[in-house]
Amino acid sequence: MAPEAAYVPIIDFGRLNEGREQRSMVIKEIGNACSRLGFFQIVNHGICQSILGGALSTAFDFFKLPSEEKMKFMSGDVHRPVRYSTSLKDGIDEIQFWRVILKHYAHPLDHWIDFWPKNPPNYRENMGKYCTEERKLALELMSAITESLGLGPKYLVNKMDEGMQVMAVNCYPPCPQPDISLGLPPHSDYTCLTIVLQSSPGLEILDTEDGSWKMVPKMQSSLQVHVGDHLEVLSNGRYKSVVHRAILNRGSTRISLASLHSLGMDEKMETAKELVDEKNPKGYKESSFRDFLNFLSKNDLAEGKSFIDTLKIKN
Ligand SMILES: O=C(O)CCC(=O)C(=O)O
Ligand SMILES: [Fe+2]
Repeated sequence: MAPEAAYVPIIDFGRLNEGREQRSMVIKEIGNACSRLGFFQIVNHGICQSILGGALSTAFDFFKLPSEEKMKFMSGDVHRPVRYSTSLKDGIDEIQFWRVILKHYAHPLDHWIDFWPKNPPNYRENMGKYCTEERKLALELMSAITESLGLGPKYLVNKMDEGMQVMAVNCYPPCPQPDISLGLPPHSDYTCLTIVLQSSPGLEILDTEDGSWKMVPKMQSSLQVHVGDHLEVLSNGRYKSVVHRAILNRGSTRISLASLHSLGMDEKMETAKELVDEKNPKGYKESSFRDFLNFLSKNDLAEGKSFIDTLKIKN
């Protein structure tokens, strides 16, 4: 049975720059979405269709390459800045995971782009343009989000300027047994925020109100924004990182491009002291992107291990 569609707030991002009144309405909408669901879609985000389409099509072309070409990037080391891996393997409880992934660092672009695949020949150009646009958008979104928390639009600007961007290029091939398999196990992202572009539906989010999985509906040219663990930490739990998973289908390959944005590798994300008081004691330990990578190298997300759980302080 097809899962129920999620009610997902749709934010018209263009309104952020249409004067003070519009901006404050959008900031409020973003804040509500972050606290209710940890997830929203944005339209009118300013990234043109040719850049979105170019990034998706070069990603499809990459995964169609002969395997020896892709294997050049194969690594199980989560600390590598460019990494190809497959999880076409058995998981727990008979569930199989079915995903191929290319992950690479993307900011600063001129530092990392020479490490990216040279094939397909337009990969660097198309993905480079896309990553640059995604990063601009992520910085604007973070400003809006810190504003929505009452911390002001500049609260994290300097640290985000020095921050990391990782591009996860996910490929889910057609799966013969989609009912007993998953593309990606339930998880939340370690990031401040993640922006995702998908070629077709397949992303589900956990509705914490009733514990059910809901399908994110497809909207033309929209992008999905996930609140990540580090934003939950910053906000002292006012905003919750969204638990999500990717499901599969029998018929066609699905691609998703997840642009993961965080502070610098060793910069610790801390709870904003402005959001801590007697009624709301500090609920989280500080941590960095490197702390997450160290966690990931020792724990399997497919076994339900969760980074954010290791950060929670029991008050
Ligand atoms: O494929 C998707 O829609 C989700 C991808 C994702 O959650 C991730 O890369 O962290
Ligand atoms: Fe994710």
